[in-house]
Amino acid sequence: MTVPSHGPIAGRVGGGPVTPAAVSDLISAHVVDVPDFPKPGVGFKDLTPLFADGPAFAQVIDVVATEHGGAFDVVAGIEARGFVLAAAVAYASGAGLVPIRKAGKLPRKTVSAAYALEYGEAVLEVHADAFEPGARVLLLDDVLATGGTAAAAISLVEQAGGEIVGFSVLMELAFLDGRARLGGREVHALLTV
Ligand SMILES: O=P(O)(O)OC[C@H]1O[C@H](OP(=O)(O)OP(=O)(O)O)[C@H](O)[C@@H]1O
Ligand SMILES: Nc1ncnc2[nH]cnc12
Repeated sequence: MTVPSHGPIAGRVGGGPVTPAAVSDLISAHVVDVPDFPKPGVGFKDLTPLFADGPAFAQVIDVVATEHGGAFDVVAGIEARGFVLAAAVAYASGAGLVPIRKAGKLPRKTVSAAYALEYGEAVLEVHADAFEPGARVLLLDDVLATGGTAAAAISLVEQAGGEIVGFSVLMELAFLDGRARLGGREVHALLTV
């Protein structure tokens, strides 16, 4: 089978490496703050305008794909917004993709973890055989808020035999101190507010 080469990607921004400040500004310019969504008191960070802007999205994906030096075997994305990033980074880096899904969506044997997030509670699952033993996993999500989702996802990857070698988010809400839930694990956040 012939694997198509990535080649030039339409709409991609050229011009060499992007600085951390530039990518942070790019994300900042594309976030819409939505008060009281999905519950009163929550300030929701809507990143859909970033996903909708082809050149900006491509630039952000390139930064995430390269900031870990390609030293991962597989990308894991957290449903649902993490899928948007994980699929694009997996394609850009030539790595595979493992979906970490909300409960009841995966068809075979899973491991699962219940957790609380900023505005609710949920259960995440991953296929028990999703990772080769010792697979180097890059975990991706759009937002780190309280850290409940990320802590659950990290635990699932480890239970399923993967080794997390990187965890990146586009945006970290530092006032919610999600890092405190992650046991000192390094977090790459392209924008911190
Ligand atoms: O740090 P936390 O407080 O746990 O919150 C972060 C999580 O919240 C959002 O997901 P959500 O569960 O709203 O799902 P969605 O991606 O399906 O919208 C976001 O995409 C992160 O996964
Ligand atoms: N404030 C917020 N905005 C967007 N996604 C979130 N996930 C958890 N808290 C969030």
